[in-house]
Amino acid sequence: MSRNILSIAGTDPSGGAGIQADLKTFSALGGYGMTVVTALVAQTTTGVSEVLEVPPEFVTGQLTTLLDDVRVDAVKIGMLGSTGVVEAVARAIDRYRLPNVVVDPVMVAKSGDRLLAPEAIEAVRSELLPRADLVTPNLPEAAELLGEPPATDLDGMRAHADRLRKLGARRVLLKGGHLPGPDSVDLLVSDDGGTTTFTAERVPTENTHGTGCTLSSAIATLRPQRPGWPEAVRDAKSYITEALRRADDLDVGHGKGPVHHFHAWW
Ligand SMILES: Nc1ncnc2c1ncn2[C@@H]1O[C@H](COP(=O)(O)OP(=O)(O)OP(=O)(O)O)[C@@H](O)[C@H]1O
Ligand SMILES: Cc1ncc(COP(=O)(O)O)c(N)n1
Repeated sequence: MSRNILSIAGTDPSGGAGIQADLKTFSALGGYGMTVVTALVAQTTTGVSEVLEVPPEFVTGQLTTLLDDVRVDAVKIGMLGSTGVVEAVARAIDRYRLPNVVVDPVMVAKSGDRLLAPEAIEAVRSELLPRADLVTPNLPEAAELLGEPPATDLDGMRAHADRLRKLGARRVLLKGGHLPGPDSVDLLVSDDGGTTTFTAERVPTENTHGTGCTLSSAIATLRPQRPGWPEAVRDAKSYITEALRRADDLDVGHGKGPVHHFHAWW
């Protein structure tokens, strides 16, 4: 049986992040990919120049049109942009009882440009986290959601992940890509409070555009194909690490380029 995976996110014309990265990841890992667009973003490897938000009513229109027809096996939620869109997505999760909801709480692009209005952080905290089967913040995003300074080591990451679970997220994968060191370590706190770390050697590349989008999409795609969340995270981590290792094979733009989503194919 095919697995239908839905991305609810913004766009990236350069193809390395957002909806485009999500579709590539779904496809590379054996999912049938579908999309609901929340924002049109004029961006490339060097940064964001303009954002055109999709009105919340039209996000709802896309969701109901799709979900009245198609069974969804997992959902990846990325850039939402505004409070209204966060609320529209939360309503759809409830109405359609969407399974395997992975929330990547995208706030700021690697280039430093904001992708979520500051006043929408409260809606992500109160409307989205309690509906997430897994939330995948990086260190600054976890800090924003908690109103605390970013974690600086593994103990701090564990404390932040625990607190995010207390805000209602069923599971938390706190990504350590922003910490220095020879390894890039992510920490999963499961629904029973147990923790697992996932460690990969840090890849010496500048081409890291869309790593967060790719990891969360890989987890969503693999979850229905694996016995549990830790197995899905483990294999998604291997996928993003190999995509980073092969990123320099691509030749896309003048800034932080994309990772190689199809490293297993070409
Ligand atoms: N240079 C690297 N080498 C190996 N793994 C990395 C590297 N950079 C990031 N990762 C891994 O990539 C995944 C995404 O982590 P990161 O912390 O970069 O997320 P992010 O900041 O949300 O990404 P994005 O900037 O796309 O939003 C994590 O599994 C992280 O450990
Ligand atoms: C539409 C969209 N969603 C998410 C990101 C974050 O990815 P990155 O921080 O790697 O640029 C992005 N740049 N664009």
